[in-house]
Amino acid sequence: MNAKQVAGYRAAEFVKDGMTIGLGTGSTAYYAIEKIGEMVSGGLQVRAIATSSASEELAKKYNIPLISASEVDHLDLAIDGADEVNPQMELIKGGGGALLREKLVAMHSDKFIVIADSSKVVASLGQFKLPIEIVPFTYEWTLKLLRNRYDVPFEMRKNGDDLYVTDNGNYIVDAAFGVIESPATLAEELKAITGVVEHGLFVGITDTVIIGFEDGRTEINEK
Ligand SMILES: O=C[C@H](O)[C@H](O)[C@H](O)COP(=O)(O)O
Repeated sequence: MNAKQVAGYRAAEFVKDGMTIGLGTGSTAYYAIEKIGEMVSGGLQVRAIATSSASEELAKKYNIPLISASEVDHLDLAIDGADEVNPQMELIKGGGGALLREKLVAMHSDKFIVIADSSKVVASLGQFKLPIEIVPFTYEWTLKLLRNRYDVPFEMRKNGDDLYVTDNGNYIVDAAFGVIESPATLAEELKAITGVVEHGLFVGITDTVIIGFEDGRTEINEK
């Protein structure tokens, strides 16, 4: 079995009739959306907000009713993947560039469930390059500021020959921190830099982590 599918399908079981939910982005969230779509065709009533254009398209394909944030003041549940998850349920997200919308949706959900295969579980965050979303205006100066502040490799994310542009019209810098000793401290520092819109460190947001395995097992950790 596909471990991402195992985790995604298990998370879908948390979705109950009448809920307003957040749909994550990526190859693991794909399976949660697929399963929720099946449940909707079976009669489940939900309304959803997608965290990316890609997930929005997927939700439409599966006839999951989409709403805008102006229609609700919070979500009951959000389900999303991660690039890394540590034992404290802190995450690196944004490998697919959707970190800003993902964080907004997660922050406004009563429950935030992270789904992943076991390859995403790490002792310390930082092997995966940390995505940092920055505004295009004077991005070279923001990049310089980051380079002066942290002695680690920074790389502007590319899409072919062009700079990668997020769903929000911003750029992404990927930072190879190696080991992030204190995700909370780094998260605060990065947010304080003018030009940085958001970063992929999710600290103190996750309620539940569901790890899927190829033999069909899941491991569930709750806050
Ligand atoms: O921007 C992308 C998201 O943060 C994804 O949730 C993350 O990159 C994990 O994606 P995947 O499940 O495809 O590994």
